[in-house]
Amino acid sequence: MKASDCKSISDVREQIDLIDREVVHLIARRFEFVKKASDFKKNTEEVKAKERFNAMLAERRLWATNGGLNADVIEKIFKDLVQYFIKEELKEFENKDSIRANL
Ligand SMILES: C=C(O[C@@H]1C=C(C(=O)O)C=C[C@H]1O)C(=O)O
Repeated sequence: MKASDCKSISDVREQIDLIDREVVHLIARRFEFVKKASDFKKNTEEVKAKERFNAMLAERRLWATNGGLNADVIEKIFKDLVQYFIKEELKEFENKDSIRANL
């Protein structure tokens, strides 16, 4: 449904809820890839991948601007999200590391 097809506020909210549910589902799917990334890393610096982190934020700023969104706001969302994921990836990496150490 397009925004212009909405006939009431409940139509609007129904679509917003659907979209947000998809967004959360996509974030959960993204999380699976982030955890997998730890398989290809040798140390915690590689897990944090500062260069990739900065390059990603710059790219998402461009995507935001191209989509008519505020680049600072979108960057902040991704910064918070990726910082959360880095913590989770570090946990994943350390778990695998301790399994490797006990082999
Ligand atoms: C997934 C990676 O590891 C970390 C998490 C990232 C993310 O959530 O997109 C990006 C870079 C790293 O900070 C990666 O190196 O690609």
